[in-house]
Amino acid sequence: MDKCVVVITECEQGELTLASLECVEEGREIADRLDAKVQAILCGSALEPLAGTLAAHGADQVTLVEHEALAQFSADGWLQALAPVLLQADPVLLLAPDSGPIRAWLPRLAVRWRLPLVGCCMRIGIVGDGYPEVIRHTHGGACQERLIWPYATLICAMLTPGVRGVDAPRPGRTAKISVVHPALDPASFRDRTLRTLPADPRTVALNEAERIVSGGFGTGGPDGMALVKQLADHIGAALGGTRVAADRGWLAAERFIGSTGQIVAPKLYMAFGVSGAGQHLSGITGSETVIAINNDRTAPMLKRADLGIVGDLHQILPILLDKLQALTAVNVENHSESTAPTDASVAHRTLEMMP
Ligand SMILES: Cc1cc2nc3c(=O)[nH]c(=O)nc-3n(C[C@H](O)[C@H](O)[C@H](O)COP(=O)(O)OP(=O)(O)OC[C@H]3O[C@@H](n4cnc5c(N)ncnc54)[C@H](O)[C@@H]3O)c2cc1C
Repeated sequence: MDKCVVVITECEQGELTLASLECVEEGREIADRLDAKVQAILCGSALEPLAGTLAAHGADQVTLVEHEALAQFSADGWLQALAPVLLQADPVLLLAPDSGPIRAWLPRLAVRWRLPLVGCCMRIGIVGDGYPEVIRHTHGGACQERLIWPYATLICAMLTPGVRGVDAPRPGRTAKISVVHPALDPASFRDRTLRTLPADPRTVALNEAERIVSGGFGTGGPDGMALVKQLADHIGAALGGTRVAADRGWLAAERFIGSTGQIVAPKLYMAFGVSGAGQHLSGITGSETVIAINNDRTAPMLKRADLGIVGDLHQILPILLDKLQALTAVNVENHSESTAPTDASVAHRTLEMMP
């Protein structure tokens, strides 16, 4: 039987998560070095349309584990459904996104099978005769540790989302697709997902935020940071910042971004008074569109930005907030109550209208 790297993937609202695609691509690289195949496993219901995407990102084989009881996440359900599939796959390495749902069931399987399990992984390498080497940050990011288990036949590694990024898919790539219908006993699931609430941008984990507005030392203190937060609230974005801002207490410690903080990959990243030090920039590499506001035209943050504005944020932010408020008011007036859009959608549109 061919050696295989198994990648557990996840979907949300009918779409594969970016973290899953990152894992498939990481698995592809490792498999190439081990002369192995990549088997992507996806659990849920009505999954067939997603198989092509997994192939396009590097899977050789896609196993869809389907059951109507798996339409909503249940740690017990995932464990019951996936354990036999994994046993049969007999992988040399098991990769999965370091996500909440995976953390709810994979550690239980690792304990049951006495497997090494490691979270917060940045990269996986191969050393010696083909041992997987896990690289991850420790001591608040000041150090890196490299972990090898020379006597383990299999290790489970959970990759931090947003670190690797996702390459363009290769549309012509195909994979062998198989569908497994496990015999499950839903009555025995001790946990069930009743409903999924939309993420609140004020509290969402930064690595899952679609929009982030960040403040740095240039905000000048809590008052400046409060203005940045006002903008974040207005456009439905999460508040982030630099380590310097967090160290000074202007921002919660878990909200600073960078190599020693959060690694983020939003669609929109706005930076106010952030110089763009290497340690900060390495936390935003996966961001799609970056807008930077800085009064120093030589700031590295402006070089990284798709749109750079040279100026004083204390002048620019109030004008921006006024304009957004005025546009929101116009939009609200123009729409009847029944068709009134949410604050977030208004903000989204107004943002698109910005030059
Ligand atoms: C081991 C180690 C790990 C680190 N890890 C991280 C990390 O994970 N994340 C991180 O962020 N940092 C990290 N740092 C710190 C990092 O090196 C920088 O010092 C930090 O990112 C700088 O923060 P800043 O941009 O807020 O401040 P500054 O570098 O002081 O920059 C402030 C910027 O604001 C601009 N500015 C000032 N006034 C205004 C104004 N009125 N309007 C517009 N712009 C203005 C200035 O021109 C300047 O560019 C780490 C450092 C070390 C040594």
